[in-house]
Amino acid sequence: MLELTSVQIAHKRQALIKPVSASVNNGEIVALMGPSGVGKSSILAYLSGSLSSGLQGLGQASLDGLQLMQLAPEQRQLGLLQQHPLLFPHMTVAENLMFAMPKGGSQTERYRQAKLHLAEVGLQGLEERLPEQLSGGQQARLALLRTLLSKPNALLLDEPFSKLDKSLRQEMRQLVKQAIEKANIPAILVTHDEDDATQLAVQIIELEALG
Ligand SMILES: Nc1ncnc2c1ncn2[C@@H]1O[C@H](COP(=O)(O)OP(=O)(O)OP(=O)(O)O)[C@@H](O)[C@H]1O
Repeated sequence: MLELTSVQIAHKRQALIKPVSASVNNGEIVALMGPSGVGKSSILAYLSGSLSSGLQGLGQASLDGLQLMQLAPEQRQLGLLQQHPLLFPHMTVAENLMFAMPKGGSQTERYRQAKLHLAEVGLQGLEERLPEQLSGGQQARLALLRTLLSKPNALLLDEPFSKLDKSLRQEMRQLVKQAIEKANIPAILVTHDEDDATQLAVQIIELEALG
């Protein structure tokens, strides 16, 4: 379970948004919505430890009982999925996946595993391509798979579908929802899209600016 307690984003010690509290159960998604610039992405950045240096995060967040803010960012085990898929451009599709897979086993066995995972999301046969040789939807599926293979304890989704066309968007929503249920981890989704929120989230939180 991921719990946020009175989380806020501040600039020069001045809080920018009303405090946000939420409990996100395993296998479920809570959506953060609100006007552009209110601080949605900054909340995810605070949770993952990558907040812009001019801003401060306030409040507590715990994941499975562990206080996130007491952990170094790399120890938080959070998976981040963004609008622009984070893939290594110089690595093939298979290499991108193998990089995220647990270490150990022979290279041949790891490659075989990577192929099986790719087939699970309909990317069979694309093992030797570079990310730039994939369509937007294929890149999105690869990025999701890569994030999940790193075995995160929670997922942070920052407008992950906004670059996709309508039918791909629908397909990715289903894939993400199923993946979160299967991995049984909590997820926070930042979106501008009402349909994303209503189709995926068990709760929608509207962020409100202060002042
Ligand atoms: N280094 C900084 N110093 C001061 N203010 C900043 C800094 N970085 C970001 N901000 C401000 O913090 C606010 C929150 O930005 P954030 O990207 O979290 O908003 P958002 O709700 O995700 O917006 P959008 O929906 O447009 O992506 C914005 O008003 C932005 O201008």
